[in-house]
Amino acid sequence: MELLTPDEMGRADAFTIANGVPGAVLMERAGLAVARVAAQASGVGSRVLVLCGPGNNGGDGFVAARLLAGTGYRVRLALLGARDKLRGDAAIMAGRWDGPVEPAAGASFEDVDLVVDALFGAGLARDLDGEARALVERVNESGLPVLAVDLPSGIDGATGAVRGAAIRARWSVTFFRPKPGHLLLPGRLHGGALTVAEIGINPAVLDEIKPRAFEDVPALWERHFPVPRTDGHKYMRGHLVAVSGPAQATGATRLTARAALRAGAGLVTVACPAPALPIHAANLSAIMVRPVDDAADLARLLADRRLTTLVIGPGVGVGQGARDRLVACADRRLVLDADLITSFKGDVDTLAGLIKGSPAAIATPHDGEFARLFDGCPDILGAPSKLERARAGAARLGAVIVLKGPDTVIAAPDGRAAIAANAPPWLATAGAGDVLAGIAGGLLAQGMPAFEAAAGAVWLHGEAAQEAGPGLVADDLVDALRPVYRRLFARLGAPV
Ligand SMILES: NC(=O)C1=CN([C@@H]2O[C@H](COP(=O)(O)OP(=O)(O)OC[C@H]3O[C@@H](n4cnc5c(N)ncnc54)[C@H](OP(=O)(O)O)[C@@H]3O)[C@@H](O)[C@H]2O)[C@@H](O)CC1
Ligand SMILES: [K+]
Repeated sequence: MELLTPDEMGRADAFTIANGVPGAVLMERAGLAVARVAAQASGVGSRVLVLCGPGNNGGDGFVAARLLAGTGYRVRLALLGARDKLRGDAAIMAGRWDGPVEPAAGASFEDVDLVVDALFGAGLARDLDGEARALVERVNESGLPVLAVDLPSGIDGATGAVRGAAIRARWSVTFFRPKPGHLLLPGRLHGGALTVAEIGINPAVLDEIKPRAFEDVPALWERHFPVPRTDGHKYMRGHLVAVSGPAQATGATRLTARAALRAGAGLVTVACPAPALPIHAANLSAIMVRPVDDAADLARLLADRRLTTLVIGPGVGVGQGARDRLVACADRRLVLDADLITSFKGDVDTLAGLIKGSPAAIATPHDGEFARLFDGCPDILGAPSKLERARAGAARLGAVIVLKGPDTVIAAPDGRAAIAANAPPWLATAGAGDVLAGIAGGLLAQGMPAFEAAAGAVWLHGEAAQEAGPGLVADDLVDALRPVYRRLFARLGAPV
């Protein structure tokens, strides 16, 4: 589940080579992995065009071409650049290829069943232009199925960005560990189905590299996941308060509160202005309701220290009222969302100062809220990727940031980060964010550390959306958590 940037992957290769595995051996295994996926994609006898670039990505292509040709595929190979400019392992592999080498520039796509894209991988150093870009565009226009070696050529492995132009692949094979660019958009959309192949890199290298980015999967946070105990009771699982907006804006808070309870919080209270109380009361049963008209009321409610966790933001309204309410609850475990984030537009340092005493704080902005919060911080908004933006934002805020979207990034102030890739497109629906804030709050209330709670909540949210399926509305997510929990608890060895 670790993700390695291309630089880190280069260190992994170098470490393995220094420990006695020749680079050419790694390249043979990489080419073999590519040939295997090509064979699954296209039957024996089909016509394969392998496009090789000027570096080691091209070297992998030479290997795959040789192995496919040797097992009954009709292979043509086209090279971008001059054969006598190939160096190192790539030159060795070109020497082992005894078929013809066509110039890639004019290569014909007629009578081709599968294209293997071995043009550029980890060594992509700048935007594609000229001949390389024209070739990539021709491949995409051909509509042929493409298998990308390591990364779709033109995708930046560290950021997922398109550098000038990028191959649209149906399959990708990468080596040892995925790269951030396989999960971040638009890279993920260019990569198709991803295979991660073992090529003999020694996993001990991870102790040297100490990767700081991960895919958001249960292995990342399950050690901290709060599984209910047979001898436990609700008071051991935390009491969460969802802070509600006025009578005309109560739905968001109910979604949050229900999600928090479903996620396992022991008790949930909705704190709302008095006129909103009958509306909440008429629509809630297991969730308590308390009148809280202003920040002073909230402070009085929170005199009870058993109220450990607050979710504040959904429906709460933008402005001083929201800011004052935060002051009243800033020493608790916190999920900050929506209007609360917008209430600190361009004022992140004030927010950071307020929540400094919180034992665990998570902010869950979407891109627009993130841009408002960090308005005036060009170093953060201009960071080279969504991963780096979230990391820089978390460091500045001193809290975990969940930067939402189809490739949600969860980042901690200490630099750890996770990227989620399990959200289906139908999760982008009104109220889904309120549910996410509630799940995160429910996990925080049960004592989960902030980074793990945030990553767990994002994963559960995506799984629940898959469980509910197309046509999902936010209310469905809360119910869909049940089968997701059943599967997760079974995996964790808990009674189900
Ligand atoms: N290391 C190992 O042992 C193993 C590595 N493996 C494989 O190696 C791949 C990494 O190989 P790599 O480092 O040689 O980089 P690669 O992606 O081939 O590109 C570099 C070449 O492209 C050129 N170039 C760059 N940008 C360009 C642009 N915009 N437009 C035009 N040209 C551009 C660049 O030229 P230059 O910048 O020097 O002018 C250079 O010639 C990795 O993805 C994996 O597939 C596996 O076999 C496992 C073992
Ligand atoms: K490639």
